Amino acid sequence: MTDIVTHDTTRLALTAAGFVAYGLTCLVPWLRARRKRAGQAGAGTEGWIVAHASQTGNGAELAEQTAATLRLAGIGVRVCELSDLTQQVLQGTERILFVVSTYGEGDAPDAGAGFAGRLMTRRLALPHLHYAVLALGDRAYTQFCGFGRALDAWLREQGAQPLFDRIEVDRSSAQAIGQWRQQLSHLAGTSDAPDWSAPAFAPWRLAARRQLNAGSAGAPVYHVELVPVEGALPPWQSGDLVQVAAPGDPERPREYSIASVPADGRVHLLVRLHRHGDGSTGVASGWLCEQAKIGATVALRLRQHRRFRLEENAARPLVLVGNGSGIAGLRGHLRARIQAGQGRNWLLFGERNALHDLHYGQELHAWHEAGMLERLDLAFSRDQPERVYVQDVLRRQAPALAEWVRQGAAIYVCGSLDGMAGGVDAALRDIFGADQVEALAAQGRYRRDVY
Ligand SMILES: Cc1cc2nc3c(=O)[nH]c(=O)nc-3n(C[C@H](O)[C@H](O)[C@H](O)COP(=O)(O)O)c2cc1C
Repeated sequence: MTDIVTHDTTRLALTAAGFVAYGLTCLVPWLRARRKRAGQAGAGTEGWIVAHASQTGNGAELAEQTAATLRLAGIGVRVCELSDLTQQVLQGTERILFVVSTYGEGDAPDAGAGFAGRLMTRRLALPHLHYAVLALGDRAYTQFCGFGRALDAWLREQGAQPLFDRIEVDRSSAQAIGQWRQQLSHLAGTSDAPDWSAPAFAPWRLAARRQLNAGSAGAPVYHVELVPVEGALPPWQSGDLVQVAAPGDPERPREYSIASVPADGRVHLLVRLHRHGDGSTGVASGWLCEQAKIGATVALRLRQHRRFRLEENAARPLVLVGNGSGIAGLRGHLRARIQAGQGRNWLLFGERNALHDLHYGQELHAWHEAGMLERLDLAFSRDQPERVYVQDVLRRQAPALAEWVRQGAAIYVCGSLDGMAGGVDAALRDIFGADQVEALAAQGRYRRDVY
């Protein structure tokens, strides 16, 4: 034992160096492990993500309210669109709450299509991920909450662990949303969740109504004007929607695109009268188009439709594509553009017959002649032996369209999902290639309000 007690300075130095080297050999892996642990903890304490995929904004609004509830409990939260989530984010985050709606036949809304195509077709290891799904849908569709269910199933297959069972919301059911809120409060350990109630319906007055397509082979289409019963006109932007609660079915409000801008002083809607097989009219459209008298009170509320607003596209050339009652949302944008003195607008519109179905035709032609609607291309499907649709015109105009897009144009599509929206999307993919179409969508330069 005494052997190591020495006064030989060289031996002492060597021994000390040995201890230091040994210490370092032990310390370095320990430091590395500590840094790694700290890194992992960092990913976890960075906070939660609330990811939404929403077409007309219900889901986006609920995602914001979800985040507000968590923040109130002191939890750091980031809100993003589902398609902004990458593999790295999924693998580096411990808690994600998904708020997703369903479109088409059980499909993802546009804001989730990228995620579905890019990630849900693959296998990823996500055992560290704890998640919950709020699925929005409508039981009237066969694939009720189809996309929310598919997302939940995929996450489970990747080993992710649900914080609680998926909650399915039928047509904005307050009960199901209440259940989600309760689960959040439980997770966040708070009982003072902020009020989630949507803005109340306000009384508006039916100020004017006229049929736009008298003599049409199709169902009657009405132009409807509304003003608030009391107070000033609330603000909105072109692209936004209204919800109308008809007296016959106040629990299931109907959504319509706003066809005017605040400078018009009124909310304009374009409503197609629905007729069922037995001859009866649709509850909401029958009431708005026929039963309600001029001066009647209409329960209405405005809804922001962020995905279809002009926003940063206000300065770009605009290609507007639509059919039928889809002209409503496009007219809102045209009125906003003309008010702003921006004339680089191209409208491609399709209906059945030129004689009866060019809604707002006089106005459109006047804008065209005044140079505020640079191009106006019309497709009347039944005016010639072969059927011609707006997507056919789009294909025929491919070189001009490519030039507009090269000049920075954004493309807005409004109207029916069946036939038109799919046909237009296929035409765009043929003209530009799928990658460019997806890039345009990712830049917010390809936006759709389709139903
Ligand atoms: C054209 C269209 C197709 C739809 N398809 C479905 C569907 O297949 N399954 C479903 O549950 N809901 C479907 N819905 C209902 C929406 O998911 C529901 O209205 C939801 O609340 C919309 O939320 P969002 O505003 O966040 O997109 C569809 C709605 C529209 C307009």
